[in-house]
Amino acid sequence: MALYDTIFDYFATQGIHPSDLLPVGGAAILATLVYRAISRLYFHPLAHFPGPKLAALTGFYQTYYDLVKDGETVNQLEILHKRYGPVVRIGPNNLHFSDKRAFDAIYRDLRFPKHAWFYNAFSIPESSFGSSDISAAKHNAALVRPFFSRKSVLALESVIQDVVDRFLTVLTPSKTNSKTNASQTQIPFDLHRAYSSITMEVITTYCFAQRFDTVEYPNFAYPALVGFHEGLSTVTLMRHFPFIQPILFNLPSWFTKRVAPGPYGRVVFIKALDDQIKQVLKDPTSLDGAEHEIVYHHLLNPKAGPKLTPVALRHHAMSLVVGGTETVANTCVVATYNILANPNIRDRLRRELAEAWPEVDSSMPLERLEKLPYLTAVIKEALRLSHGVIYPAPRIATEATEIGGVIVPKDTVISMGHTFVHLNEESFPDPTNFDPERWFGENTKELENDLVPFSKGPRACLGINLAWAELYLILGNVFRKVELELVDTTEKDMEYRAFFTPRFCGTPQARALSVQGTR
Ligand code: HEM
Repeated sequence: MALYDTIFDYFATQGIHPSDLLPVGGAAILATLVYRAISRLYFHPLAHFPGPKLAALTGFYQTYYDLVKDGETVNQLEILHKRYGPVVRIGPNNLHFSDKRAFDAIYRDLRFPKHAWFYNAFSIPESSFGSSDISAAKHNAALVRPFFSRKSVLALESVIQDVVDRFLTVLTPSKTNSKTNASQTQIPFDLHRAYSSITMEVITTYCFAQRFDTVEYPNFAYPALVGFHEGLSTVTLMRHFPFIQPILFNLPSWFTKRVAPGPYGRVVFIKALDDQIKQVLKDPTSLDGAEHEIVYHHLLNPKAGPKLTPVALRHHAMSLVVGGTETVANTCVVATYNILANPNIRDRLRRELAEAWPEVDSSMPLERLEKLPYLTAVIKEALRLSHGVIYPAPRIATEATEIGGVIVPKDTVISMGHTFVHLNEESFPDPTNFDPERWFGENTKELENDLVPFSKGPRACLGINLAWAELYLILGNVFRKVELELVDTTEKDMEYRAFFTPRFCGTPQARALSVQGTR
């Protein structure tokens, strides 16, 4: 205040009113903008890279496609690569690549951290997913990795199978008692919601031994699930306008409850996770009574290093729920749509399952499902066409380096979306066609190298073993035991927008005509 008064007094003694300074201020701002524009266009280390001038001038180019065009970014990137070639400047300091060889160079390199600006919007910086700092990320990942090893997943296979069984029971008319259950009258249900209710319940029972009864929730619309799904676009908004983050997180819960039931459901869900965290911190021996090993056995293991704070534990918990729900569910939706839309694929899959699993009432272990070649090919194809994470995940080139045949200057933000690998015509002819046969050719090993839904390198998916197990158990059980048909669903509904994970443009729906072999 004192400084302001002094300046104000000085101008007053000179006979200058503050409003007289407005043109000068305006001119200074304009000059700065012009200077910045010229330097970005002509003198920036990326000035010689091709791309739209507007993208070179301002990050709002991406904001426009993310927000105003509602997740059209990846489609726009395709257009840009067709126009400008395999390396495009998509922001003042950002390069995007489309040559599949660039993917390994970007994501396998141990030197390149995640871009904090992008990942901070998820508000879980103390988890392995959210950490940008390389050594923090390494430490955080090491804490949870053993819990998602193949051995751990096999040890907890029954946890996944149990959720799948509960889902099948819900689809079985005679076995349900919920008033609003979709299957009682065989009315159509939302495939994405149904599958995400399974995948969320798998994560919460596997990681925390906590049941939220998402699969039993009417119409599979468990509020937190809806909240997380709606939250995908909020994350994008918070990324471009980070000042919104503290405002949204500090809204009183009565207000959220009233105006936004989805986000409120999320708040209630997080509170349940927090309560468990409080409990295990207050009394670590309570872990001894857990139904099975849970993630806090690993996170609170005294040998793992300094004790984690409640906030860090919450970030870990959230990252697992967020990382493991949409991704597996989307893959199941893509698989289900394409299997049902192609009777040849559906019949061949059902034949393979029936031959390997003649007694439908008996259980089928994961390790036997994994040996079924056609089911495996169907899952690979579904992973390829659901992409995992669809938004190009940005990394920072901390040193000048060669990528895709060009030298990328130090500190450039580099990325390459999975669609550019998965829809590459050289690897996958007729790339948008769902064709499990392509996984039986002689070049399968090469093709597997081009299947990158889990990304690659040091920041690749930590939940890959759990994800594969879920996909085998969910799709194996559903297509052995349930006769499904699509309802009012076309390819148009399966188009998607890029909100980190893909978000379908329509609402793919199905109806269960019959269910057998439920317990
Ligand atoms: C089909 C299923 C899945 C797909 C396609 C998938 C894909 C991915 C991808 C692409 C990344 C890297 C993201 C980035 O670079 O920003 C990732 C990271 C991660 N995923 Fe998954 N995911 C799947 C399932 C799961 C499951 C079930 C879990 C639960 C444990 C999980 C937990 C994580 C975690 C914790 C990370 C962060 C790894 C790190 O940076 O340290 N994911 N996932």
